[in-house]
Amino acid sequence: MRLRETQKIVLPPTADMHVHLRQGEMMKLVTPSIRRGGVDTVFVMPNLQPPIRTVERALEYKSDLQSIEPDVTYLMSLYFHAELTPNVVAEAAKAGLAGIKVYPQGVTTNSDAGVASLDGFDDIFEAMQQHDLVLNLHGEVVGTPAQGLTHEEAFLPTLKSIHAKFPKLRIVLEHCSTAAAIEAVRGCGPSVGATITAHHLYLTGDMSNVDPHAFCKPIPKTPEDRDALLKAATSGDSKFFFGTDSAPHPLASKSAQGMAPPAGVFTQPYATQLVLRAFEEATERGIVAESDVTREKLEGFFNKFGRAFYKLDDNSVNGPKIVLERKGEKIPTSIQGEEGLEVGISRSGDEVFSLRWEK
Ligand SMILES: O=C1C[C@@H](C(=O)O)NC(=O)N1
Repeated sequence: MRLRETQKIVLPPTADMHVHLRQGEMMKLVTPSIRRGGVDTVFVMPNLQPPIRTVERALEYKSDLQSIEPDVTYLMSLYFHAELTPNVVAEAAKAGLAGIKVYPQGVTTNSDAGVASLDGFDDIFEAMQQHDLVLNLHGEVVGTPAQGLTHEEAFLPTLKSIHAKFPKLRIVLEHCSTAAAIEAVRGCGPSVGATITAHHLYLTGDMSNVDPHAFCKPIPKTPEDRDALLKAATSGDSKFFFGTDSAPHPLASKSAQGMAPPAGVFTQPYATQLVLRAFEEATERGIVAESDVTREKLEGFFNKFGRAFYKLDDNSVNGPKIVLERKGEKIPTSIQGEEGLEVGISRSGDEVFSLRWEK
């Protein structure tokens, strides 16, 4: 597909398998923006304050989200913590939760209640494998990694060893940011997949270091790493599927003088559109061949691969469609909610496809 010249694309709805929808006023502001980005299914992160540690709380959170936006399917998760038991894992599976998310302690926003190491949790992994719950990994080590490795590269042996011990346990290495992570996931069996965000397809470390709105974890890396992600996302390999890791923070906290900005890039209202923009740029730079951006591959990355990994029904043929058309629409600076709440949107001012839904 010559993306640059394409005026209209019709696709099945996007599944966004990694979102932060928060709570309170932020949840009310962000949740209605899911469908604007062409998304009808989301895997919801549990790093609230306090984190979601019980099945009861996960189900309560799900019903809060449904009451704000009923036309989205919410896949819910628990927060992996030191007191998690195999019984809670069984209960979570029975209640239809989709996964359990690991945050290495101190690695990112609301990760203080995470675990310092993944040693000593084999009974939990065993129970997750038995009950077929997905293990979602924020794959970074905390502290200074050895031998000039990135925090993500230093985590990859942990991914490999959990996979070797529990080969049927479905694992997602979330928000891959390096060529090494892509290789590691490729080298694992079919039970291991990975999400790729929109923003890691266009940001690099030098941008992330100077712009608070581009600052996130994992930190975007080199142009070569970004290009490896672009190639994986357009490869048609079903191990790699979309998950925005869209992470809203109040504009005030992102721009506070003298303070380190909180990690997180907000892309939710333009989720699908921003990926298409990144693919377009990749074809212009010759990183991805125009012939590699086919409808089939777009459908795979946006819809089919993530849904298949989470064992959801195929809605790509009979379900509703999203229609993307070039109308000169530009991404606004922010979205605004009640009580002065405002969240900056990534790549504001850029021209993107306009999106509408078709039943
Ligand atoms: O893993 C994460 C968490 C997220 C957040 O803000 O919750 N922000 C990030 O940049 N990475």
